[in-house]
Amino acid sequence: MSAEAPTAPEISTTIATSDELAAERAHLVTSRAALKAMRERAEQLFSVGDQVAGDAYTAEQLGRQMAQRIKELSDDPAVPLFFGKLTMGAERWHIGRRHVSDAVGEPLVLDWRAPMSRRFYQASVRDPQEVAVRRRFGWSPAGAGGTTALTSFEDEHLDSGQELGTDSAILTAEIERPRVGPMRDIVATIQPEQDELVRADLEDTICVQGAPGTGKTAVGLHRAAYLVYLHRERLRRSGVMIIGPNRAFLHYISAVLPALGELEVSQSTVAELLDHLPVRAEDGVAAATLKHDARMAQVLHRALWARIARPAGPITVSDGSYRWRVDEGVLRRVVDEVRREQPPYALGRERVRARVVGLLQRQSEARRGDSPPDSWLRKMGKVKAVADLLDHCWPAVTPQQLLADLYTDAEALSRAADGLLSPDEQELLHWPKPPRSLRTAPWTAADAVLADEIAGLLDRPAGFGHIVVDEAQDLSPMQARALARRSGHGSLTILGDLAQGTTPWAARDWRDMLGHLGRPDGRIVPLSTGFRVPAAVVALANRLLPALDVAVPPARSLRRDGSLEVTESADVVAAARTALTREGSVGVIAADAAVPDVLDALHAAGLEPSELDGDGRLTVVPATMVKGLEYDHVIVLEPAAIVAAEPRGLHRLYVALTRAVTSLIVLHTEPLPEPLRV
Ligand SMILES: Nc1ncnc2c1ncn2[C@@H]1O[C@H](COP(=O)(O)OP(=O)(O)OP(=O)(O)O)[C@@H](O)[C@H]1O
Repeated sequence: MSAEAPTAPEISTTIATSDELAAERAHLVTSRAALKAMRERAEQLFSVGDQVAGDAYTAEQLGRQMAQRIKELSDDPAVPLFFGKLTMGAERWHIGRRHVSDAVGEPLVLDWRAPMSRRFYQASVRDPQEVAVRRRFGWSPAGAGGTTALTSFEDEHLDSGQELGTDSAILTAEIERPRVGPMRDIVATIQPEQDELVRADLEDTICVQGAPGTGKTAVGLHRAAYLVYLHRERLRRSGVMIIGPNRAFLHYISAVLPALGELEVSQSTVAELLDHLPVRAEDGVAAATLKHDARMAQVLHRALWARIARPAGPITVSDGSYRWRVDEGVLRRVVDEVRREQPPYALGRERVRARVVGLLQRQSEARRGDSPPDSWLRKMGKVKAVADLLDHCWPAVTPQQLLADLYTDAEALSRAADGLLSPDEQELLHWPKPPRSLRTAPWTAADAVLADEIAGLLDRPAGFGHIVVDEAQDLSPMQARALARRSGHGSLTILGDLAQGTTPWAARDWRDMLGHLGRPDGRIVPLSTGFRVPAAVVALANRLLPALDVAVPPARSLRRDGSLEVTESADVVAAARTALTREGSVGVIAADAAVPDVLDALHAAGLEPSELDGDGRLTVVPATMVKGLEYDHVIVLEPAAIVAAEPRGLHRLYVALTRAVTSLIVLHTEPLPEPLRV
């Protein structure tokens, strides 16, 4: 974190005396030396470990863990080693991003996730938790050499009734600092309501509803880091997954967890996770909406289980000079029994095979008087009579095959969809002509979600210990089910804002979404303090809320400093040029179709705009890609065009208007959308 030297807050705080500041700097020097020593010890162990590890696997595991440990112990001079301090009676605890201890194991810096550190975030005058003084440190922004210096501190004497809360100058400086580059961690200034969520138990599924900029993404990422710290071994095995809306967003947040020392958390979009087929076509809105509807889960379940048929006759199997026979009635009982057990479909097929082989085995044992070897059992499982039986009564099927059959065979679809989908809806699913091959079929993105549902009926997918889902309001019921399947016995952190839902299937109610995510009792928690969007800009965006048809609590912005300008002009070049004279990043948000022209105009003016994912100061962002991102200065072009571009265009505009950290300029030549007119 870098923060400017704090200005004096209204509530009196201890003025940093030069002696005290010198003592804190000395502690920093000691801590840095101790961290270096820890790293050297780890490196030494690493080289010794090379020689003592037993087998190759253990050596590799050990090597990986040690290399990871050394990385965790690296000291980035651009990142403050500690940001806070607690005085509790005679004890002093510095709080930082990682644990540092001296040669005899005495802690010099506590990891922000350690139980003791919780008091740094939670102690208050009303509930001081034995904390007499909470100190926050101010650091200079990392300069040219990438080094940050300890410049100041700010104390709250909780023991004499002083509490700054969100009036902390250091918090204010952190919130107001210019944003360039990827998202940064907020460990130094996590607020009590956020901390409650970050430290929720691993077993807890929580769903955070928060207006734009209330720190949902930040909370989700810090919760992941917290859980990995507390349950390292367990979560290393099962894994933690962060799901975001698109690659640009994942790129934007990608630096946060590594900065917190966590390198092993995976990130993915839903589409990347459900990569079952080559997407070659696009559905119309009606077909896509239908495919994302929860009813499809029932249709697919029926279609799959309708493949199971009753055995139509006995089987006989030649085995050397013997012939074994299993009657039709017995076979029927086997199939019925397995069916009643409701295993995953593919497992059911293997169960039927194993039971039929078991019946053959019993006959062989009765005749031969001893148990056949395993190789005999394997052979019997594959003999033609058994294979034919399985292919008839429990046929193997792939997700693609089942879907293609439903899309081409109107009768099969009508049986599976009976009472669930209307004839018109069934027609929406129908392929007019059968594809030449499954590989070249006109698969759509929604088909990948359906294929995943089928894959989940065939076999249980491997799950994660914890999943963080950002922008969850945009998930369809079918996508939510895909995540539910992958969270197995684990838990979820669900982050979103119903007002920012832009997909045709966007959630209108969190309880419904929790149901689809398999956690109907998950805790729904609001976050209401906005850290990004200046109050004047929030006020403008809030005018859209009544038209968005969702019940969400309004946000309270912490930022009084920003500016808002609504101008009748199309001169994006002039607006961008002015914005670039100020400090921080500039984002130009336009309807997707207008982006090429905007880029051309800015290029022609020599302003060197970058497209999304670029690292320049000026970025042109299509409106459909801006979710979750933020820029110091935002220029929103032609709101009416953004609204007109899609059915939930007003929601999209709400997202676009809430990306600004410092200033928002709205440029328009067409009339503004009705709710924005004065
Ligand atoms: N406690 C905090 N201290 C300092 N900055 C914070 C704090 N909480 C959030 N922020 C900052 O506020 C900005 C918005 O946070 P974040 O992106 O997590 O919000 P969000 O609720 O996910 O927003 P959106 O709904 O628009 O995606 C970020 O720059 C983040 O670093």
